[in-house]
Amino acid sequence: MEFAYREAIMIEYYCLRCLPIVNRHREQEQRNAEDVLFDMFYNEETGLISMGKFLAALKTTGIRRSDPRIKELMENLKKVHKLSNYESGSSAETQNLNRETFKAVVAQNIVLIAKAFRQQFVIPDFVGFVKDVEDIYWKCKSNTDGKVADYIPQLARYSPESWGVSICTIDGQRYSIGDVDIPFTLQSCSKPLTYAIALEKLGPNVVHSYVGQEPSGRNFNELVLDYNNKPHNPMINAGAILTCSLIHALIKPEMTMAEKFDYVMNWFKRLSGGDNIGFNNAVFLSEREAADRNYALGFYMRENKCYPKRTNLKEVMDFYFQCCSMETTCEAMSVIAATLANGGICPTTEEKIFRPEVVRDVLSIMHSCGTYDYSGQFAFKVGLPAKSGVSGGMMLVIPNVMGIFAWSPPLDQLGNSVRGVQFCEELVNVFNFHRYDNLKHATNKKDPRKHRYETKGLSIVNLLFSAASGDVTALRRHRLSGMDITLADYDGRTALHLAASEGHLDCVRFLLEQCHVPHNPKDRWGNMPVDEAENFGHHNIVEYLKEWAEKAVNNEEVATEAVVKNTEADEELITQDIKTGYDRSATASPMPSEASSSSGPDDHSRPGL
Ligand SMILES: NC(=O)CC[C@H](N)C(=O)O
Repeated sequence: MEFAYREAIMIEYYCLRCLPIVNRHREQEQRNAEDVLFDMFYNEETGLISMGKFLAALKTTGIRRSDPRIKELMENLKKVHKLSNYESGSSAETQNLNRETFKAVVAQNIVLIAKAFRQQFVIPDFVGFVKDVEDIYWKCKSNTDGKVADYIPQLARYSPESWGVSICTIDGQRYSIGDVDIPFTLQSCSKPLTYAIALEKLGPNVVHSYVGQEPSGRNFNELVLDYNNKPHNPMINAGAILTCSLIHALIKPEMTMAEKFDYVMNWFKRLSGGDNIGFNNAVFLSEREAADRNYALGFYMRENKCYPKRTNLKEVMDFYFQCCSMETTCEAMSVIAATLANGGICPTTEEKIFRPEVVRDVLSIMHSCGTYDYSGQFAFKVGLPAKSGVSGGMMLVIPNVMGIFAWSPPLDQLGNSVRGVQFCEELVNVFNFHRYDNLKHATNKKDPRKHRYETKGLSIVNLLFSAASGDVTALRRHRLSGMDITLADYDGRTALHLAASEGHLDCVRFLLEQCHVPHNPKDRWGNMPVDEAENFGHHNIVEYLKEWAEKAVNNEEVATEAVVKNTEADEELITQDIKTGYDRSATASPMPSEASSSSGPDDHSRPGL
């Protein structure tokens, strides 16, 4: 009850405070987002915008020209280029456009583009983030440990030098470095995907009546079942063969083998946003030839009645080898990983592929069983769901943030890509991506994400609320948590303003004596705390503040006017308000002046109110 009341007051306080700002925003922003973008990039001399420059700036936010979400923009550019017979030398993507043409060209994709330039993606400073990733990439490249798998000749032929990393965030920001276009077979990285299909279609109860959820603590192809006579989990060979039998016998029993192959490949393609998923027939044939252990597992499970009725084991085994032999690239796999990071919705196509509950289950098993016998250590050191494969792939999912795929063929003793594991470990040393990194207090790691509910925004509301209601204990807590007590809201109102105007002498004293906040900040109307106390008739506070000011002058401690900090987080709340009841004109808040500015993660651009 108390909480609801307090929330209500906070909301009312904020709404009242924000209302004029929101209105002003709307009045001032009759110009739409397209105009603001044009103003950001156009050349004052020619009055034209260089599309080359514009697209380059868009790329710094992580949006590529090939992104399906800006397909219309790219097509419009081609149309305009064709129609206007542009001067030779300029291509569709480098032509210069006037304001009206530019607006027409970008209009269909303006929501995404505006989001990009307002730094509203999950990784706002994408340039800064990928710079660190690049450093980690080069560090891992020099690691020459490990041995390329050679149980079949097609894998043995891969170069130990190959090393690529691709990233796709849940907002579809893309980055790739190294050998990201060389095709390789999925191998065990197909296991979480077939498991997800089974979960999506059958639900966890059915699936887990056939396969467990425990790490086996044994080799990935160990001839062993759990105490229920089930394979331990879907990430090891026995469990994956069993998952294939579920798709085969329970989900699509009526399909021919060829149709089942197409069925699974189609899922993989959709997960990758329509990217190129191929099939390597030579690998498939070799896998089938060199599969004594896998056949042994298959028969052992049949002996133990692990499969659903009507299972054709020979077909199931072929189906399993086919799934392992699907061919892909780092690039495509990073989108698949991002789809898992995004609760089953592909970030580039925005197609819903799996239900969020399915993805949660898949990630849970990846977390505990995804890297063979290294799973326990990986969960400890990296603290993120991952899946490795014998071809050198390492799929890493940072839930609600991004998917990463690292590929390098040399494997360690346990069968994980040496560079892949190193990359994951280095990554969480730099960024606070480990599941149990504390996001609020751990300061030794970088946090590149934008948090949807920025704690800073809420804490200033809390801080001001505490001061206004005379809660010294709460103020003390804010101070203990390391918060900047001099923070001001959009109107330049500080905790001291509010404590003074509400007549809370104990708060005023605490703020000045313990927190050493400046005694004379001016709000946007030029009022200082002492003026507030005077206006509201709190004479004891007026007296105290005047004495303090005299002392301050005498001590020459505070000579200059305090600097009032308008927090960006404050503005962010306002921007969120504006965006409620979203429409084109409502999205039209101003853009940062520099699209490519690589500010820090907390340094969100100020809307130019
Ligand atoms: N570790 C793996 O990637 C295993 C896949 C491999 N094709 C096998 O079944 O043996």
